[in-house]
Amino acid sequence: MDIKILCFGSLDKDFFIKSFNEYQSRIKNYSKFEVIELKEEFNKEDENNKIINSKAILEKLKSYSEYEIICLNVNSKIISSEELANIIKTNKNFKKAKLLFLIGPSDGFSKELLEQKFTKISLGNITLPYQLFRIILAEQIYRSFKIIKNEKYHK
Ligand SMILES: C[S@@+](CC[C@H](N)C(=O)[O-])C[C@H]1O[C@@H](n2cnc3c(N)ncnc32)[C@H](O)[C@@H]1O
Repeated sequence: MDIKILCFGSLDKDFFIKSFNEYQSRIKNYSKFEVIELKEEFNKEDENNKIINSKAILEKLKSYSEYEIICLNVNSKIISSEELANIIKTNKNFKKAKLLFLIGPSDGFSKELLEQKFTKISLGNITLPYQLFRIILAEQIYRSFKIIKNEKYHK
């Protein structure tokens, strides 16, 4: 498989970097894995930020048209770890599968982006800061592979 995370900014704390690297190296036992970082634009108004940053996402996604896009959005359907594993497992060709997970900027996504035909999921009814969320998503992707392979890890 080929899994990418498209997100904003870079991890700037040593403990975030170490945690992410740990899950990244574990995921690489199961799949190609890459993080693509966009530069977040900040303006005065949240609504403008959503529009500008979401446009940057949509522009970037033009280079990844063969990927199934999974948009992580707090207010979308909350899914379990097993359901995430199922999304990964049933992704079109599985071994040749290409999946791109999208983490939004600080102000979230624009209406235009949320209207795209992406799979939209939430990992819970709490809003996590995007650096921390990147680590949690990586852990859940790793957990998904353990569930798919029926390997000991998840409880
Ligand atoms: C700081 S949050 C954005 C908060 C913004 N107010 C919103 O409502 O989307 C940054 C990004 O982290 C991701 N995120 C944070 N918590 C999440 C959760 N519980 N489920 C899914 N995605 C989450 C989303 O991709 C979100 O766009």
